[in-house]
Amino acid sequence: MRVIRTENLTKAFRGEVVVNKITLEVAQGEIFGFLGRNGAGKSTFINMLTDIMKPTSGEVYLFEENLGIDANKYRIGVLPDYSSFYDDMSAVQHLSYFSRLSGNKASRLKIEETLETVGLWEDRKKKLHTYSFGMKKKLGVAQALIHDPELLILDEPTSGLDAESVIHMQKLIIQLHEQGKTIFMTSHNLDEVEKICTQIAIMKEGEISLQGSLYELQRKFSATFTVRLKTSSELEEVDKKRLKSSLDEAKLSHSWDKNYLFVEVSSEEAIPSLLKRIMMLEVDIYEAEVDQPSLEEIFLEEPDHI
Ligand SMILES: Nc1ncnc2c1ncn2[C@@H]1O[C@H](COP(=O)(O)OP(=O)(O)OP(=O)(O)O)[C@@H](O)[C@H]1O
Repeated sequence: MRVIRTENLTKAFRGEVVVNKITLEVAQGEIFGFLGRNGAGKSTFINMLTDIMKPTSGEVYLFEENLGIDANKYRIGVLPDYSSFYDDMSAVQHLSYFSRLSGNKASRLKIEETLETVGLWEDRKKKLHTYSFGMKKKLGVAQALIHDPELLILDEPTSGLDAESVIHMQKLIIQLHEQGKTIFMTSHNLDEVEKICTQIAIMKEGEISLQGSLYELQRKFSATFTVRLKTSSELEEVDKKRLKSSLDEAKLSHSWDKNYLFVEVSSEEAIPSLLKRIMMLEVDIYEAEVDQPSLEEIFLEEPDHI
């Protein structure tokens, strides 16, 4: 099932288009990472998914129907880019108030469990005016989770958190995914998206410039695989020559850096035969690794040429 689908979703502010005809699908069970530079239009896109903003044109389908978020409010949990809280309430009081207001009052046990899940157990009774930005972010995630929704829409769930809390939040997202939830999240953290997201979309100037799994993005970005092989630091010249003539015979371009041999192959399927070819020469190989472009390299390159 497609839990989110947009069709030509567009938003313009005073005639300036910031989200331009985005057609996108998020399948159930994905951790979908939405990447983009500041001002690319990510929050505006999320705000249209969650009915905070009305699209200029286009459609949003949630769970295959275009009935809006209210019709699905217990199936979806949202962490917006900006949450506001009552300063005089504690986290427990806030979640109790919020859940009552949304018509599905959570039990005290559920509230405390949720606060423990996001790492706010010890601070659960403190007034929110004493909370840091990062603690408020965790409370926003707790609010998104309180009804145990199937789909989580999280705008920058880890920005503003300290390093330990970032790791905790990433583990939590993976854990929620393992429990069967679908997650749609924006992030500035490329390592995070590379590590945890099963699908990635890169937004650029209001449009999706690239989309797929990390593997698919890597393949679109780089047409070849580079296999890096570590040989003995005392490899004889004669062995280097034998390697060269064997690789030349197979028309495989290669280069050396000290005792590392780099060989370019056109597909993953070509890697086993390359390794067999080298083994036949009886040259000792200490390490073999396939160099993949990182998401950072893919993101920083202008994706227009892809
Ligand atoms: N209410 C608004 N009125 C006018 N312009 C707006 C409004 N909201 C957003 N914009 C503009 O739309 C563009 C996209 O903003 P948006 O917040 O969606 O980007 P973003 O990708 O989420 O950025 P960031 O990563 O910095 O949060 C920006 O140029 C922003 O100034």
